[in-house]
This record gives sequence, structure tokens and C-alpha cells, in this order.
Amino acid sequence: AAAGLGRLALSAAGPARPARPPCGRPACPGTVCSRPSPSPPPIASRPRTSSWPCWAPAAWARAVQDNLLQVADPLSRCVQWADGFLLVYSITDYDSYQAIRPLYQHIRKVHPDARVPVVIVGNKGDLLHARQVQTHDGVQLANELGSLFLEISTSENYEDVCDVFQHLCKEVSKSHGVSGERRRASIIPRPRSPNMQDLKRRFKQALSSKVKAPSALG
Ligand SMILES: Nc1nc2c(ncn2[C@@H]2O[C@H](COP(=O)(O)OP(=O)(O)OP(=O)(O)O)[C@@H](O)[C@H]2O)c(=O)[nH]1
Repeated sequence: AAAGLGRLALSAAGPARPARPPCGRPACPGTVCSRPSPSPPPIASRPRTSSWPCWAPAAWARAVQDNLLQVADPLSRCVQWADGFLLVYSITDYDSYQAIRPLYQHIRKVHPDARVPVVIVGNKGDLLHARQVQTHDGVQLANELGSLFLEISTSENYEDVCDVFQHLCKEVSKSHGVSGERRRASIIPRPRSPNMQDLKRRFKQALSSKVKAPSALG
């Protein structure tokens, strides 16, 4: 799996095309945004082949390291508006793990003053026979970068996916509580916080109805 901004986690948990975030800006996989936008721009088309995060992880890492990302790049645009990030690598792909640090540094460069929450996720935790990244490598990197770390399997346990987003949402709320968000709140009304229990229940319902559907037909 490529270590884009959380593509794996989102593609396992949600629709094939990412949903539009509450702010109306083009959705960026793995980012959480709580800012409403008065005039949403159209969803940008993202070919699965060239410019959008289908680059190999090493290519992302190089682009970030070499300062090749321009403000107009999709990644840079996402990094500017997002309130939180999931950086997802695959435990079966060491390159994807190595791409996490430069991506993290890019985020910190774009937000030098704000502690925008970043959660690091090691995905494909079920593929132990193909493991290239040890759990302690993930823990160590997350400790070093001051991020939360979770190792999950999106294919084995959808609750893992809920947990990841729950952690990130908590971190985002925490960071808003202590940062300049209060100042912004006086200008822009904040959307209501999602009720995570309710979201989890609805997510389970949706999944179980999908599982039941084939037997109902047969
Ligand atoms: N075994 C296993 N397979 C997974 C897991 N998550 C995703 N996959 C599989 O990995 C493949 C790629 O998943 P995508 O969601 O397309 O993610 P991606 O980052 O675009 O893909 P790659 O970079 O090709 O891995 C698909 O076949 C998924 O079913 C996981 O946790 N365990």
C-alpha cells in the first residue's frame, strides 16, 4: 500500500470516490476537516494514474524531500486545509513506511505554528507472513514524531478503522480546544461534533446489511 494520506483506511471504510468533507472542499483521503466553506469549489477530478496519490511511496517521499511540491499540488492543498492527518503505511511495504517521515515533515512545514494532529497507522496487520515493518518500528517512529500509532487490518476488522478515525477526531477536538480555534469559532460557526457511538452503530448496520444481502437473494 502506498503511504499517501491514508488511502487504504478510507478506501476500506468508505465509498470508492471519497466523500466531500464538511467544508465542501475536494475530499482528501486521510484528512479530517471541520471547517465549513461558504462557496464550495467543484470536486477536482483525480486520475488514478498520474498526479494524485497513486505515486509510489518513494516518489512522494522524494517529491517532499526535494521541495518539488508546489502550493497548487493536491497534496499541498490538502495539507493546508486539513485539521488532522492519518498517515498510513503498509506493514508489508518498507518503502511506504519510509515515506511517512517526509510526509510528516511536509505537514509540519506547512503548519509551523499549529500542532495539527497526525496519527500514524500501520495497515495490513493480518499479513504477518509478508511483514517488512516491525511493530516496534512504527511505535518508535510515532514516538519520535509525537504522534499516536495504531497497527490495524482494514480487511480483518472494520472496528480498527473506526478506532483510527475516533482517535484522530479526538485529537482534532483536543487541538481545537487549546489552539486558536476558539478565535475562529467566533467568525465561522463550527459544525456539530459527530457522535462517534452513533456513527459506529450506523457503520456496523451498513456493513451487516451488505453481508446479509447475498443470502437474502439466494
Ligand atoms: N490483507 C489485507 N489486504 C488489504 C488490507 N487493506 C487493504 N488491503 C488490500 O490491498 C489492496 C490495495 O488496497 P487499496 O485500498 O487499493 O489501497 P492502496 O493504497 O491504493 O493500494 P496499494 O498501494 O496497491 O496497496 C486491495 O486489494 C485491498 O483489499 C488489509 O488490512 N489486509
